[in-house]
Amino acid sequence: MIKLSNLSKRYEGAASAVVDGINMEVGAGEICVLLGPSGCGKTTTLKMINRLVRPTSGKIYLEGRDTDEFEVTELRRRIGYVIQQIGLFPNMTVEENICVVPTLLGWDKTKARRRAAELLEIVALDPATYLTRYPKDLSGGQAQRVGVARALATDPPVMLMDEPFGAIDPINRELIQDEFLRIQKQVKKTIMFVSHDIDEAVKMADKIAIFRNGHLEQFDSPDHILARPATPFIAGFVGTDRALKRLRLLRARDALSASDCLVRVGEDSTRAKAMMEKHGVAQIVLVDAADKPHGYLTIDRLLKLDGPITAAHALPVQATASQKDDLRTVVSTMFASGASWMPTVDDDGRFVGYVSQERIVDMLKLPQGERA
Ligand SMILES: Nc1ncnc2c1ncn2[C@@H]1O[C@H](COP(=O)(O)OP(=O)(O)OP(=O)(O)O)[C@@H](O)[C@H]1O
Repeated sequence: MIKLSNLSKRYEGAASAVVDGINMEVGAGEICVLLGPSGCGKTTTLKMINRLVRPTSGKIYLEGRDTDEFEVTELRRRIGYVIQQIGLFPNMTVEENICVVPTLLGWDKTKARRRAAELLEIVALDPATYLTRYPKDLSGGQAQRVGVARALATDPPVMLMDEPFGAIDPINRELIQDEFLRIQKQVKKTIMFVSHDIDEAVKMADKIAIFRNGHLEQFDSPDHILARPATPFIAGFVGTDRALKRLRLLRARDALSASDCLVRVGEDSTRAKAMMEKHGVAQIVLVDAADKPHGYLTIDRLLKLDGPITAAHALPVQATASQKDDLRTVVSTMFASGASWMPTVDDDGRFVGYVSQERIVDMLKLPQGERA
């Protein structure tokens, strides 16, 4: 979708290039986050894509076409742009702000206004309340959403975003990121955005591009970058807690084992023992008629039993995981409850398998895609 080929920028009189021979490709519908220390060339790279900065050499391809073939207006119609300070015009209402580009493109007023209302719905702002407001009467987060709505106005396939969430406090930032990912599921744009925040990149990106002194130091999926940092610089940049960061990328459902290792109330204890032997585990979950975990039995307890298992035989389960939980949440609950394993349930509370510390440690040995 977007391909940068040997892209470089050297300002006149400067001793070295600020962007030096960048090669990368971002697929349709992907989010690529540009990361790196201050001054390493992230913004310059972004601005070369929509020609706010002219490259010194190299090529940029959009949907397979050399962007040199596009008139600048045509290029910018295909590329939405969101900047940190949002850049809403203070003397215009939200509706007028969103309609700036459609108006420049000669859309009729009714069509542009309909689009503005539709976009506010997408970014979860009530059009009846917000279309007529001025930027000064919006919170930082609301202004950010209007900025995103404005960039989406002409439905460009590509969005460039320069630290879009940089000015928002950490709590609202998490909310806006979640909201943005929700919007992205709906609009499926190809997005390149600059960030300073490795956690934000890990959360949002399909691909992360780490820059250093104008060079692309590593370009890969978040899990690969965290599991296999290509250089000591990257390892330092992503942090010593990179194993913990990776836990956020995985869900309990990715780490399930022994999904059929369960026993129902009323079943015979010999069946439970056979199941545990088959899976080589020291405990088994007891489920009720609706397959919801009622408790668990250890091998010691089972060895003392003969005949059918009743609810009274089970020990209480300290904590369960939802299959949608990320593994950071799961590990946190395990630590808090002192458990080394937890039964995992689906949305209806039905048992779907075990998640264990052992399995999680095993998963962290290899990056996603290289696991069996
Ligand atoms: N018009 C210009 N003339 C000369 N040098 C420039 C110009 N614009 C930017 N630079 C330099 O280019 C380098 C890269 O800047 P750029 O804004 O791309 O960095 P960045 O990685 O986005 O940094 P930050 O994270 O601080 O925003 C910097 O050293 C900057 O001073």
